[in-house]
Amino acid sequence: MSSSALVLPAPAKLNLFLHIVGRREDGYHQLQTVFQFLDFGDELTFEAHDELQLMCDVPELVNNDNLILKAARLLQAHTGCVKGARINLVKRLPMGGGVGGGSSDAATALRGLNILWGLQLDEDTLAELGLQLGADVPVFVRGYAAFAEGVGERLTPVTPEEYWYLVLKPDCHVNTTEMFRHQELTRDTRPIKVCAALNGLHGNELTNDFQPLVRRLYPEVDKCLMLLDNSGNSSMGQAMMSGSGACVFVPFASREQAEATLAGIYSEVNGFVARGVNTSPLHNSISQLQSCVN
Ligand SMILES: C[C@@](CO)(OP(=O)(O)O)[C@H](O)COP(=O)(O)OP(=O)(O)OC[C@H]1O[C@@H](n2ccc(N)nc2=O)[C@H](O)[C@@H]1O
Ligand SMILES: Nc1ncnc2c1ncn2[C@@H]1O[C@H](COP(=O)(O)OP(=O)(O)O)[C@@H](O)[C@H]1O
Repeated sequence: MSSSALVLPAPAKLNLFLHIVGRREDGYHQLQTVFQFLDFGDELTFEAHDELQLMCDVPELVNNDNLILKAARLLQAHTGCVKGARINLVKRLPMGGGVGGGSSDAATALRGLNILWGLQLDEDTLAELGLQLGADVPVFVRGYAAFAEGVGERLTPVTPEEYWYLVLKPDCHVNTTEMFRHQELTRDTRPIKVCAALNGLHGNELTNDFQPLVRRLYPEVDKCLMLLDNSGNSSMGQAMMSGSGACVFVPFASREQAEATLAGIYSEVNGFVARGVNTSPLHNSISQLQSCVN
């Protein structure tokens, strides 16, 4: 890696609740959710290069459908830029885990290449390009915890408690498209206001509308939710699934409490502990870079 390489994080997200409140004519679903970031995720390194090249420690992710390459090609098409880049992805986030790994990688690619290629695109433009790549990309581009509506792109900044989370990774991948298409998915939850969303966080009234379906179809998810419910832990709220699954999470007041709970069930399931943060680690890294330049 050369000294001029740009290294940026691609953090995970959690959906602190997720309601499906309708379906658009094009089949996309209208959601209400609160996104919060984790201080844990993938890492991307960008270096100037003649061609566009992706490297990754997970070989099957090096293909033309990777959202990082799609983001790079979208930027080239939008700006006419003909520069290339060598991009290295360190993959830490579970795939098909509902913690937004692919979307976060795409957002970090948009932000990183905007800097590497000197494009000077503003945040609104990057978020609009991001939405073309996936409904979850805009929140990662904008980088603040948010109450999200529409397909996930209408964002109101919020500041939920920054708890420590124990995140369990059930031994299965859940396909988001299949879950959204499933005929037993409920799509008629009554819309709520942002203040009701914030007041209800970590209580019992706000849930994840994918959860009953996914836990029935995937016994691994059911097992993880039961493990957390029965662990006698000192959590600050109920165990819940993130996004369309499969990861499940539970909030704690301290890292020690989260780690102690993980230690008690570690022989049965994989997981990690990370802090919930209302400003994306990607944004902190970019702000630091900018303060070094100025
Ligand atoms: C469910 C959520 C909640 O945050 O997260 P994940 O479980 O993926 O992490 C997101 O809405 C997922 O967003 P994202 O993963 O970007 O989805 P996309 O690539 O845009 O869409 C994948 C497919 O899901 C369906 N889809 C997606 C978003 C949405 N609001 N309605 C939909 O019906 C569409 O069929 C689409 O073809
Ligand atoms: N950079 C990427 N990282 C992970 N998955 C990616 C990436 N680009 C495309 N994908 C595809 O997206 C699928 C799900 O993406 P991911 O974001 O990990 O899950 P989720 O949307 O459930 O959080 C993967 O199974 C993979 O086929």
